[in-house]
Amino acid sequence: LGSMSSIAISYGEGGSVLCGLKSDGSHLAVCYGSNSAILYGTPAHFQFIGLTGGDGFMCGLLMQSYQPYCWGNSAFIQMGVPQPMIKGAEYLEVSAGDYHLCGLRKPIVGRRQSSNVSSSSSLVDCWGYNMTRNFVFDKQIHSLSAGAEFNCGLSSKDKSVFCWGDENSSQVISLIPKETKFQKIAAGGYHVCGILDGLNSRVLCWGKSFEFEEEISGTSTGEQILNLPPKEPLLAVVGGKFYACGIKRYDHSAVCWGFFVNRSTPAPKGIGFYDLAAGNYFTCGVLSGTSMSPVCWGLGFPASIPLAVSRGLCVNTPCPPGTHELSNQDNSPCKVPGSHICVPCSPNCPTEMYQKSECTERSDQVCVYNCSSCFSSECSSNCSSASTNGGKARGKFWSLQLPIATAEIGFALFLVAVVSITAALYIRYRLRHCRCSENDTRSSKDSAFTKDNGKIRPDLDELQKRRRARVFTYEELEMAADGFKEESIVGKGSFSCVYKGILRDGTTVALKKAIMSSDKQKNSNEFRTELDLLSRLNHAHLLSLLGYCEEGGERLLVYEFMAHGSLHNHLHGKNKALKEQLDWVKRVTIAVQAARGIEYLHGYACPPVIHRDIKSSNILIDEEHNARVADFGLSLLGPVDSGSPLAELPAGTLGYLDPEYYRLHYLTTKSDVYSFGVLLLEILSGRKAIDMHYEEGNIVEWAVPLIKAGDINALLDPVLKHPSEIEALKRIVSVACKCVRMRGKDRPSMDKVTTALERALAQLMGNPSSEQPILPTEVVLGSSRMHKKSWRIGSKRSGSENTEFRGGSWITFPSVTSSQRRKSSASEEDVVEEDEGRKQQEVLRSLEEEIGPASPGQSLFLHHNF
Ligand SMILES: Nc1ncnc2c1ncn2[C@@H]1O[C@H](COP(=O)(O)OP(=O)(O)OP(=O)(O)O)[C@@H](O)[C@H]1O
Repeated sequence: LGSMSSIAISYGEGGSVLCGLKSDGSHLAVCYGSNSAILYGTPAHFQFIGLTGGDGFMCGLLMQSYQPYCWGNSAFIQMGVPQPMIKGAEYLEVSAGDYHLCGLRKPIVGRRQSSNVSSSSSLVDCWGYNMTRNFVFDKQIHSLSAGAEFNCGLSSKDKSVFCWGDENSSQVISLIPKETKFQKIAAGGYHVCGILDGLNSRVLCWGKSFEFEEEISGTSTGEQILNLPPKEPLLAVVGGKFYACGIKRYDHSAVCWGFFVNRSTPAPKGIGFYDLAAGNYFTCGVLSGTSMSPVCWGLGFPASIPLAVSRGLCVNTPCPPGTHELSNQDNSPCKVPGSHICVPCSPNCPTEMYQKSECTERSDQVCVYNCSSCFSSECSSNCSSASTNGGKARGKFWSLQLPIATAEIGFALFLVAVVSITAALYIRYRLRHCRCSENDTRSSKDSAFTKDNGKIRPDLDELQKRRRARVFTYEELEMAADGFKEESIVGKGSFSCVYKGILRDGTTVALKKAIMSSDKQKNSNEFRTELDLLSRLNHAHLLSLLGYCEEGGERLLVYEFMAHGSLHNHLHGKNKALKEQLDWVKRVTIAVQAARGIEYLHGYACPPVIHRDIKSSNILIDEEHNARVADFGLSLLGPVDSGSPLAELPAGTLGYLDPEYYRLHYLTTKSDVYSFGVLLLEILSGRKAIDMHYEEGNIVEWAVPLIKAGDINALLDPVLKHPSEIEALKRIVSVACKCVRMRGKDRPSMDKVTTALERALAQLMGNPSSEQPILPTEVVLGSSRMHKKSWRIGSKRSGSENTEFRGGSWITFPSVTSSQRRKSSASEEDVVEEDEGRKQQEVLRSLEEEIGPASPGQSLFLHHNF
């Protein structure tokens, strides 16, 4: 977001990353954070003029060619030099939004200038979602700044702002202040802030990000989560998703305003900054001083940032007022002759000092102590060192001060330790004991489909929801699926037909059309459950809902299209080659990814979501062979405490159904664990969950005795050769066996299952220690999937329709990654290491006793897929 700078942030599902130009003047980029695609994709030898980051990707302006170069992952922008690229085009600056990048072209002079582009025009080329175009503006542009899905330019001549792009989500175009001049602008997610031209340098913001003001001030919580813009003069401004931050001219400290999601940390006080960069929910700044270290605040920023970054961009134009060139003694980092870095002038001299010389273009102001009015130790020591007997005095001074300083430092360290330990214990407690707030629980009782009562709960989840689940018209979808012809069908479920479609903007989607069965109520319930749940859930390994349509009795859900269909198709489809292609690493990777999706449902949503229909036909595989858990038609919100089960009539698919749930109607998250265990056995053996070709039709009845007898060879899919690391598969076999234990409380939780599977995968891939995933979780599991274009509040009409289907915010998502959460439960032993024997016997005994067909009298609606 925002403008090009020497530091930039990438954010989004792939993890947050801060990149900066190295402090050694090499103009090479260095990145730190958790998005592996960006970290490993950072070019080692390209020199950049500046950087800019978007959702999942980072771009820099190459020093040699003046062309943009991007790395990381984006479904909308080609990584490397974005394409299409006009031959020989050179850019002055680039700026990235969520899913797009724009570059301001260097003016073309001489013969090459095209007849329809005058010398007072500017060319801006953009790439990405809804933006890939060459724009011509009839004004000279001083600077560019990109918002989530729009861009703004600051005109050189009249210093006015103009914006283009998506107006619906932000309204930044219609709200541009008229006849107002700006020095600088910074676009954020859904707003723009500009520093006014003139002496007072105040900031002025407009757009939709701050629209929640009324609701928040009307709440009785008293939480200060909406700050108004500061009144004091600013030197710089950057925009986050729903907020902005600036550097105060007076003391270079950072100040932030706008809308802050719960749990955000505030901007540090009393510290000065050279430069800031904003991601969606956090900001990083480069500390003034010699360390050049970045510091971040907000929510979801990289945990620690050891890199020092360059203090600014190298420019070959004079430094503007209020800034000065970095002097040579500061090791001016620009290697290009004639260029330099401009840094802001220091603020007014501190007390006890007076200004000896002013800040000029070449050097900062100089402040010296006024020795006639000293009262601080620094001043005294400074002044006394200037006097002839300064050495003695200083020695005496330090002999008095040293013990006090040591005691103070010791006390401060003690305090820091106490606070850190308390915070760590508290976080751990919260993670282990997911408790929904009273608000959450209360609203969960409300119908999820009644209109909002006007109160907006200002949390991250609510904000994200507002910009998802687009409403489509039936006509639009009918056109996309070519009239819902037979040829467009990619799959059929019990209550729906799935079609492949192509939307007007070229996005390939899957359209799930409800089959109008006699049980209209049931259809409707499942449709609404799926719609409601999916528009709230957000994870790389859960299938994303893009939108829906409910018109005249027709109900359709629009999903991302999964190019490789379902796991069931791969394992049991007619095409045998598909099964063989699914080697052990691919199978285990799919298992890990599916486990992570389910783990998210159980562990990070509050109250937990129980899927109830985990099976191989609900594990879909995307273009990059990443697995996604799909089909939330049967999902239920579980009890917060997994010890208190829901009494629900069983639903699910035979073969995967938890016997405890099936028999006793005892539903907890452990029911999904059982189904997942069946899925693991299916992946390992290549046989269906129910297969009447076998003596034991049920896979659990067949596999567990084999496992118990230690006959792994008989279990493993004969289509594949045994891997050299057979131990890894043994681990998984053991996990599967535990998952299908008869009693839910004897089964491991999904986070333990995921950890065990990740270790097995690491081992399978030849990582000798196998205590850690072979790659960071995000790499093993990461997909380049984006939460596309955040199907924003499209037209005004669709916006209102959206709200109609939004329930209360009773699912909250703690901002921890799976690996963090699992680390926090370090005391949990690896499920694989547990003593197996006695319990397995118990499992077997109970299996024999318990597994059997449902009694006809039970009012179940079981459906199956074999
Ligand atoms: N997003 C998608 N992209 C590509 N194919 C899909 C997508 N969603 C579903 N399919 C295909 O359509 C099939 C039917 O999906 P659907 O979710 O309607 O039913 P199911 O889960 O297989 O069965 P049931 O509804 O009985 O549980 C899937 O098995 C899969 O092959």
